[in-house]
Amino acid sequence: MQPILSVRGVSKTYASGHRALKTVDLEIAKGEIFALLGPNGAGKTTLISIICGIVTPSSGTITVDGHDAIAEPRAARMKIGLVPQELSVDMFETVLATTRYSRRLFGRAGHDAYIDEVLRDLSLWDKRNSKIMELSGGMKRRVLIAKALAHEPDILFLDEPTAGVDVSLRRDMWKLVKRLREKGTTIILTTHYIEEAEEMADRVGVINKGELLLVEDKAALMKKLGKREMDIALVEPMATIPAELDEWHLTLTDEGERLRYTFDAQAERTGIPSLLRKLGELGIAFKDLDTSKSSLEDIFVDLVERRDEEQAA
Ligand SMILES: Nc1ncnc2c1ncn2[C@@H]1O[C@H](COP(=O)(O)OP(=O)(O)OP(=O)(O)O)[C@@H](O)[C@H]1O
Repeated sequence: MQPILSVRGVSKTYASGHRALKTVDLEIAKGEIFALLGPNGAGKTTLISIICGIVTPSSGTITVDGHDAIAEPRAARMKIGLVPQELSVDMFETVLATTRYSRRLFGRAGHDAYIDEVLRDLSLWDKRNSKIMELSGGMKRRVLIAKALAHEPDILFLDEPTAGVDVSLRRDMWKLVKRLREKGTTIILTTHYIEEAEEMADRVGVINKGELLLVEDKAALMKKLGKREMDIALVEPMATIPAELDEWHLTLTDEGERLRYTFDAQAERTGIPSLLRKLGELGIAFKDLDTSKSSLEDIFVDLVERRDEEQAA
């Protein structure tokens, strides 16, 4: 993988003494969509702010397309467009003027044709002479993206792009992000929404309490999503699983009250009929069967809880 962005050993302790980021290592490939998924306060904005040169890290290095973000902050920042969470625009300006202004801030010359293209791509062209305060919430978000793209960055950061946005707008935003990627922009987004990571990302990173718990291809995560669990509620609790059941790799839960079987829902043979037959042969009676699908949400909750338990131990 040829990384366009490398984050190595980056940590952050704020002046308050709060350790917002433990040691984070992350590489982003050119042209990918990477979703950083985590609950409130996980450290997502802190990490983005460090990469964008807004917050100074306590340790570590960041390289943006070959430029060291600390030694060459301007060159590194030039490669990056940042769409912040908060609306930070002059409400009395027009869409066109504010986007051009963002371009000039980076010392880029006019090149109106590029700005026009960005506004067209974002469906803002018809509104180019409207004042920002006259726009709907969704359109205002598009203006933030236009401003972030105005200086022709290679990497676009979207901090919670759809927080507080309704479902149809969220889908619009997803389409738009995919279109930007088709044009060659590398996209890193933060989100609380697992559905959003599932829908958009090529890879997903899960962050909690300043720690990057997992970075995985979405396809690999989806494979885990294909796993299903069947819980068998037993009439009589069981102390150990009989050897005759070894081939199903069962686990005992609820202090022996339940047997859990994990199977691949997409497989031709799930192994369920043979398992139930074997239970009958062994005289193991059960009162209920319950199947559930493990989702990215389960994986996420499981990861976060496991890590919390480890830390408490
Ligand atoms: N300037 C600051 N000084 C002290 N603590 C801070 C500062 N900025 C953020 N924090 C703390 O660092 C932690 C991580 O915050 P951060 O904003 O990076 O999280 P986040 O994952 O982006 O959360 P959210 O999803 O709510 O935006 C939080 O506990 C936050 O209160």
